[in-house]
Amino acid sequence: MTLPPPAIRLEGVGLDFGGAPLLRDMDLCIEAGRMTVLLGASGVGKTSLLRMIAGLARPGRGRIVASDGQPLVGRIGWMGQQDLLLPWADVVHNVMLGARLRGVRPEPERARHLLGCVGLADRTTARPAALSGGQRQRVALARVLYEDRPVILMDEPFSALDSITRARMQDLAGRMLAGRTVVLITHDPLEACRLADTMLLMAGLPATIHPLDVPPGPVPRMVDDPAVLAAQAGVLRRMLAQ
Ligand SMILES: Nc1ncnc2c1ncn2[C@@H]1O[C@H](COP(=O)(O)OP(=O)(O)OP(=O)(O)O)[C@@H](O)[C@H]1O
Repeated sequence: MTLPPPAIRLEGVGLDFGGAPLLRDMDLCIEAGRMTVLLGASGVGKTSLLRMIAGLARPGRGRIVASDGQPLVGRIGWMGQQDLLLPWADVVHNVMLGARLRGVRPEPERARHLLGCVGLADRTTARPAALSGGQRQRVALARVLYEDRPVILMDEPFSALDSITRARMQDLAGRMLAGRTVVLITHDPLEACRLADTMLLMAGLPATIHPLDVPPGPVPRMVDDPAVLAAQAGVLRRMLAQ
């Protein structure tokens, strides 16, 4: 990373679909170098918000800017529910895909190092079809880390995984993404309470943002931490009350 991770400011952001406002006059500051977790009912607009931050969609009104005044373009990594690995490329070449697409010299040693960090040192020559869902998501995480972007946007990246693999991925992501500006969308209150420095609930139409209490302690928090479990129950209550 060349510049330190920026905060991201949404200023008066509005978005309409089919003539109805999904977001209206939304102001929000996403903290620099911290993990912000976004929760909310299906269809409230979480992915639309993330896509606008990523520059994949334009706000109908308002603007989204980095706190350092520099463009966000080229500083964002994306990780979604689908790993989008190329089936014909082996694991190490999937990790270096971005370099290949940009015409930049790939760095296989760095890719292998990152695969070691995510626990796949012995699978570098495997094809995606030979991997489990959890292993594939670890490759996707290594690919995001290879890109070394200061801002990482994650749209339900672990939701398709079984609960044990999901807990392991949360540990890994919490450790490996520390210090970056991360926005994570999840429907899982436990995941939110384990990973969030800041927790936000998106609700209503047009949607508004409500901060939620975060349990104490550094990320990733333990799955059986009583404060995490109590916060999880509180988050679920808030979501049920929406
Ligand atoms: N390109 C589009 N054109 C029209 N409507 C859209 C478009 N993208 C999203 N929508 C609508 O906007 C609303 C919010 O969608 P969005 O995917 O942002 O919600 P979400 O909170 O991420 O939902 P989920 O949790 O189910 O993924 C939905 O009603 C959806 O149908």
